[in-house]
Amino acid sequence: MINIDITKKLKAYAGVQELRIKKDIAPGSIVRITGPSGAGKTTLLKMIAGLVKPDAGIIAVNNINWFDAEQNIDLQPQQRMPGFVFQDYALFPNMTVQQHLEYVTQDTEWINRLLAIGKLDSFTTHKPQYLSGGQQQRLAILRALSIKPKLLLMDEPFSALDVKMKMDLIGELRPLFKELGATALIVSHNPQELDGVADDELEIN
Ligand SMILES: Nc1ncnc2c1ncn2[C@@H]1O[C@H](COP(=O)(O)OP(=O)(O)OP(=O)(O)O)[C@@H](O)[C@H]1O
Repeated sequence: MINIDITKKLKAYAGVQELRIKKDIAPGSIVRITGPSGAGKTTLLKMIAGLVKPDAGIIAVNNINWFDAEQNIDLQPQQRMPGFVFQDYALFPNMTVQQHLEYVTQDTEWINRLLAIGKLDSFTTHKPQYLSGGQQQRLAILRALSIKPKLLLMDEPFSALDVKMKMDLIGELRPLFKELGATALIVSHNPQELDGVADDELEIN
């Protein structure tokens, strides 16, 4: 179970806006996070990952406090280790597809399986610069999965994919999440994108 009860003052266009989030998330669920641009969706994912600090409140994962303002607990990102798909991919310009995954895991069987799922098996020697936007995005997803995370934080992870590629990939990811016992929080701009896939919803206003 993931318990989130936090507040954070955001630097907003019209001054300061307060982001308040209170949500309990069941283990193994797929949660679609929606809300207008600038509402704080990315900031929420970063607060869960330990990359941005909330002003107040608690983030607990399986009864372990990852963040607790009152008790001054704030686990390092390396101690939390979620799989994170950044909105801008955050790939390494000098690493090939294969190296991106080998940097994280030595499990070649797992790497090969991921490459097949992301349809990148014929691009293993390519650096990001020589990949299409959709291929780069799929690499970002595969890299997040390479650590076999129990928690996946995905920021608009399908935005650069065509409809067929997106549907194929979602169809493959769903059973994979189950197999890993992973909980996935997925920010999505497209309201229909995860219909029939998401088990839960978090709307940020
Ligand atoms: N570390 C931070 N501290 C305070 N404010 C922040 C921080 N990071 C971002 N912000 C502000 O929070 C607001 C929300 O940003 P965020 O990227 O979380 O929105 P979003 O909902 O993901 O938007 P989009 O859908 O456009 O990607 C912005 O106004 C931004 O300037």
